[in-house]
Amino acid sequence: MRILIEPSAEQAVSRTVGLIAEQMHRNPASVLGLATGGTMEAVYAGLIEAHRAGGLSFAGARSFNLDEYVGLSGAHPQSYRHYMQDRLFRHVDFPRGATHLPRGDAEDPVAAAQQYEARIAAEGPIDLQLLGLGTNGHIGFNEPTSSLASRSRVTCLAPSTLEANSRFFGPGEPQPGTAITMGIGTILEARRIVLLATGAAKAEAAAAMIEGPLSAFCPASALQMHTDATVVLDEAAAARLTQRAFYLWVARQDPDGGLFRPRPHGRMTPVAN
Ligand SMILES: O=P(O)(O)OC[C@H]1O[C@](O)(CO)[C@@H](O)[C@@H]1O
Repeated sequence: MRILIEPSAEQAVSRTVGLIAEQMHRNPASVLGLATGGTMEAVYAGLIEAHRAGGLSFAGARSFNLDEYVGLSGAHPQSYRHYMQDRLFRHVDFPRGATHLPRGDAEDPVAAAQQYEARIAAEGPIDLQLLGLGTNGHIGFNEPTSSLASRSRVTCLAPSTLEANSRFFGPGEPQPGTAITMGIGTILEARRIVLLATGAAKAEAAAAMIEGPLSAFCPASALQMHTDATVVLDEAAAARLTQRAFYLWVARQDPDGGLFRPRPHGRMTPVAN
């Protein structure tokens, strides 16, 4: 796990945009795994800016989003399809039909989740999976106690997630309590993972993900098992890391490249892969 701590949220976002742009330059036919949520809005604004400046194209790319609310069609303003159209897809040049999200309005959501998993298996692997972090440690809508080997499926949202996301719904507007999400096992099959978390509200979850035990109580801790996972944090989100100074030192030695995995007692060992 490579830990990159940036001084501000803006710099953490820029670093994340840079990692995605670098992936697209390296492989213009990349399969991208995309995320939603408040944190990602600035990332997508950065990608749009880079696209408009002429340095970034998605014309050869495909994408799979992490999740979608059950019961919402893509036209619903709170659906993640609508979010993605609005914040990214309609501003850049993905080919028609190349962007995928689970079908939230499917008659049979269980079957829709299985079909989504099969489609990822057929068109994948995902080259770069972008992730946000829930305040309770969730990734996608894999809430605490999700199996670390889980596949795409229907899940129930945790009360803390419903509370955190209620800000996106108007007064009296019904908020779905279930979603289709890629599983943790599905996410771990991506070739490369980039997780972005900013702000003090994410500090506890970030520390549990990076330094805590591998545990279904913190779904993001599963990233400890991935051989190419980069975690980008701002100072506020990094505030609870006991080895914060050491991660900064390691990043200074190797600002662009190698993979390092935190070990107990503050040692870092290059990962051979
Ligand atoms: O960026 P936010 O809004 O804090 O959300 C963090 C995570 O929570 C979700 O919004 C789901 O609740 C994810 O889509 C996102 O990755």
